[in-house]
Amino acid sequence: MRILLTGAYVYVGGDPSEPEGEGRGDARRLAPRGDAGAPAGNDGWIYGYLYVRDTRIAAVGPGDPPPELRAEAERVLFLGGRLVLPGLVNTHTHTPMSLLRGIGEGRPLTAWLEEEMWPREARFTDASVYWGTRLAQLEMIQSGVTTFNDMYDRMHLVLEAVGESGLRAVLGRGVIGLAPKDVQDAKLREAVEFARAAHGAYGGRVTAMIAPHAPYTVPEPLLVRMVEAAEELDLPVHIHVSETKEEVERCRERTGMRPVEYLDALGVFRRPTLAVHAVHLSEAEKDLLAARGVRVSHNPVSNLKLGSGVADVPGLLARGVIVGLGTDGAASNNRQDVFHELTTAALLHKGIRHEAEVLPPPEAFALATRMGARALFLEDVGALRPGWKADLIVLDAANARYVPRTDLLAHVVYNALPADVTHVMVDGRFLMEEREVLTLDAERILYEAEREAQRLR
Ligand SMILES: CSC[C@H]1O[C@@H](n2cnc3c(O)ncnc32)[C@H](O)[C@@H]1O
Ligand SMILES: [Zn+2]
Repeated sequence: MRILLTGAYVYVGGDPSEPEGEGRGDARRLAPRGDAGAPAGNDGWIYGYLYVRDTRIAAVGPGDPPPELRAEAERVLFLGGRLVLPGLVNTHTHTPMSLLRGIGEGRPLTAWLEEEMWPREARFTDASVYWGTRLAQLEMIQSGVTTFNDMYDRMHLVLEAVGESGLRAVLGRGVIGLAPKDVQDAKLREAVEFARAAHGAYGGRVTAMIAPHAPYTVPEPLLVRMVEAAEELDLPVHIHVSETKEEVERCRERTGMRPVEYLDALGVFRRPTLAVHAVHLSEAEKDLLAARGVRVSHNPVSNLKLGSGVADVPGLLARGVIVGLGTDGAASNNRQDVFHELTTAALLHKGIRHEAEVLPPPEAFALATRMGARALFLEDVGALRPGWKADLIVLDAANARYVPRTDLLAHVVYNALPADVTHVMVDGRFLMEEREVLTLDAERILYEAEREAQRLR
């Protein structure tokens, strides 16, 4: 499909930490200061058009589109001053857990997992995963997420739902190895078979990772075998690490090392790795993550809600670590809303550091978009650049929270709400238009998810 979006403020900034010419954004070239119709003080924005040919962005520019693009376009959408932004990237979640939203409130991680989540997840059926993942994917589309990274079991059902929703996804069969050897073997086999089936599915919209749950739930021999499997399949590893103080203490008692040191000693970081949480790190561990090129999913709301702590994101970024934003599952968040993570992260680190300059809007927004995509090892996703994947969202800024137009990106970072999102596009295809989700049956999902959640209670 050839779609021309016109009359919009288009954010062409990218990841300020990325080298020039990559995902950094070509705002300077497209919009020399004060030259492109965007209000003063709005670097990174142009007032103009964006043209999509098939699955990719073909052109972005200020002012009116060239007549040849108008002639070629099958659809022209005049956006009347709405904002066009790269779609948001959710770097870590467990989509089926949306059925457990509101369960186990007020418990810390270990009790929450062992007494609230795991006993209920043991009663999950195919129907639970089927409706739970659809509920989460619906919420993500409605809040402007275009890519998510999921770790769970029965992942073939999540993959099927991704086929239907049209979202971009990175998927891994989560493996908890606190089980007899034959069960561990079966889970490993399943993780490998799933990764083979999922990687590259739906025209490359899905990629796979190998996902051992955590250093404290996967015995050492199984963890080593999972890393070997990742090597054989040439896939990255996705693992929870150093979420709580208790996890660090137990790891030290068991292995003599802190979790990041332990994973490094096992050779996990020889594979490209996404470390989820990374809340309790020593300075040496932060250096180690940077040296090994390990990427981090920062999940501020889940970490706050479970009372786990706050990751030192500014410290990681200063070392050059690539960081994305994740919601974690809806039972610990309780939303699947990356705008909420973005606002929380942008405020939280200023408060923790007592420094107002920390995580300014361009950097914070990059965590939710381009840097998040890099955290998931996605190359041409997360910024609005010609030749890159056409994954974008449109925000209606005709409301009080965006006035006056002094600093549009600051308004997005601190003020945007899911309800502002009017359109969501992935791979050049609209998943939502004027807030109507086109790929999923929203009404049916709400009904069936409620029914399935009641059955589990
Ligand atoms: C089988 S993989 C999914 C597994 O992860 C559990 N989980 C959800 N949130 C967290 C978290 O914050 N830390 C550790 N584990 C988590 C979930 O309950 C599933 O069993
Ligand atoms: Zn998690």
